[in-house]
Amino acid sequence: MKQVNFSLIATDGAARCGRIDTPRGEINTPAFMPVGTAGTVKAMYPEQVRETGADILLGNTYHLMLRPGAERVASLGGLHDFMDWQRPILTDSGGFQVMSLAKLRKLTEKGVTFKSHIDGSTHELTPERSIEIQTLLDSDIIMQLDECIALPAERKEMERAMELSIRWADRSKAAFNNQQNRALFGIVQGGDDAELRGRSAAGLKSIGFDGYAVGGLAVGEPQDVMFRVLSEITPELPTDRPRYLMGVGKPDDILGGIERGVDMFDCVHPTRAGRHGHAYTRFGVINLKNARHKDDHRPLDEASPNPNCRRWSRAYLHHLVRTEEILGAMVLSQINLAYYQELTAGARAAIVDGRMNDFAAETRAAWAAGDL
Ligand SMILES: CNc1nc2c(CCNC[C@]34C[C@H]5C[C@H](C[C@H](C5)C3)C4)c3nc(N)[nH]c(=O)c3cc2[nH]1
Repeated sequence: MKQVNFSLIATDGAARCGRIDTPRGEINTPAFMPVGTAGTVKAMYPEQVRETGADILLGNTYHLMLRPGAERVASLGGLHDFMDWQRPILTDSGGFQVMSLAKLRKLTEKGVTFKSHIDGSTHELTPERSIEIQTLLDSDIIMQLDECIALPAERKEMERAMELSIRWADRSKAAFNNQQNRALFGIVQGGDDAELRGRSAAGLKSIGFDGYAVGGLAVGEPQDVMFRVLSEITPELPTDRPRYLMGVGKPDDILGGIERGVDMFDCVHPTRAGRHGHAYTRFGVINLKNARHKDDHRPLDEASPNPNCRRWSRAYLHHLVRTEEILGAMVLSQINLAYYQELTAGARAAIVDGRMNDFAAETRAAWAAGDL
């Protein structure tokens, strides 16, 4: 009996509020999933990540398969015990990273071979091996191996990568072997072409997946192109399965994605921006590196539910950032992840109350008013 199940709780227009039940706990959607790059959410203890409100985080197949190796993580009890995060983990298939990080990569019908950017060793990633690695990591939600291309791209190239990804989806599903204790998601490709996207969604639906990711976006296209593709494709995805927009995004990308029927998001942005001195607040993003903060005794946001937004002056946060103190990365990572969780929690409540439009308008107005 499948132990990962999605329940749709409420809808408001195209926006949805739901819950994914898994053997390791529930995931309330819309959900933002913090990124645990190589078995750690940078600068955060796992319990701190949980305290921000995160129900699930991302592991990193590409890094872990190279170092310390999937078999070693498995022999150490799997990724949950390895990093002591006992709630759900989603892992990507590794292909996106191979195409962006690895050297001397060769893509064939079989899969992709590449040299490790760490020690130059040669590796092969196929749909079958990616399923095996994610299973060895004991991930709760795993992704098919796909080919994600950058935009803009020629239609022929988008079509080729989309069709390959469907064949790889089929092989991934077969290799998954109907495991009941984790979910397998397919990934819709097709670039910015509605017809290709439609064919990809149809192909994946006929294979049948526990969830459907929208890939091939946040790869250089303008936000309005991403939103158009989402508006076209989410209506073609099953309503009783989660939709996951991969690699997105900034708060206004996430709000727009929720309005267009997306349930799950992941992005390195909140933690990476935090390490670079950018703080996300209800009033938008504030660059604490800027010298204008050096005498500002005001807290970041005295009305924030997050104590870390009230505890220190902007002058102090500016000092931490300027001196590159480790505490700066810690505090701003926590502030940004907590803000992303406030945003998705607010959306969930608004959808249940049928006031998503008001919530979106109020949220955007506060960003625009930005008293930063
Ligand atoms: C940013 N834009 C964007 N991302 C994308 C990703 C990766 C999602 N994040 C997972 C990831 C990626 C890296 C960094 C962290 C940890 C780990 C390695 C897993 C998040 C994607 N992944 C796959 N399999 N397919 C895509 O089309 C795709 C498109 C994206 N567009």
